Amino acid sequence: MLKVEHIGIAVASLADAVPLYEKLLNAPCYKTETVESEQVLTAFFRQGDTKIELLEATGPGSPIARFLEKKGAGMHHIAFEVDNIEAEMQRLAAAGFTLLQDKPKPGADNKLICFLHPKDTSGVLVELCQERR
Ligand SMILES: CC[C@@H](C(=O)O)C(=O)SCCNC(=O)CCNC(=O)[C@H](O)C(C)(C)COP(=O)(O)OP(=O)(O)OC[C@H]1O[C@@H](n2cnc3c(N)ncnc32)[C@H](O)[C@@H]1OP(=O)(O)O
Ligand SMILES: [Co+2]
Repeated sequence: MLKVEHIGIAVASLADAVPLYEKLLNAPCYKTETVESEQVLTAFFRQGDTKIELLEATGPGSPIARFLEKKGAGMHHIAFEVDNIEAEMQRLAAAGFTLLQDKPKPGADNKLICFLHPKDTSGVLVELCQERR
């Protein structure tokens, strides 16, 4: 793992959360992007060497909609940048972690991503991400 690439935060409304985080961080949102496969609309902020990713659900089948229903708004996942996502997936599977995908899939901000089940990671949803080359 190279670094914490981003922290994902589930929000009910980006229209409310973006101005709030702009005020909190004293920095502008530099990008919004919809990721259809996850049914999410994201908004990104740079924070030093890492990023904050706000996530709003765009449909009832979104993992964010389910999370908001069960737990309410708040920290949703931590994403680690890796150099070789397939090698890291193999290493983690061999170490006994449950991968939520067989293959990396496209994420936001030009990344390939894969999630680990929170039951194996002390209740924290972990995302691996690698820059798409
Ligand atoms: C924008 C794209 C991308 C990026 O590029 O950065 C993203 O970040 S997308 C983010 C949204 N996508 C995902 O979260 C995909 C991965 N998540 C999943 O596959 C599912 O959400 C899940 C983690 C497998 C849970 O789904 P499911 O089993 O259907 O939901 P339950 O509500 O029944 O939860 C089971 C169990 O897991 C706990 N849980 C769920 N979400 C989280 C979470 N974010 N953090 C910690 N724990 C979580 C949930 O509380 C249940 O626990 P128990 O109640 O103890 O059984
Ligand atoms: Co993420």
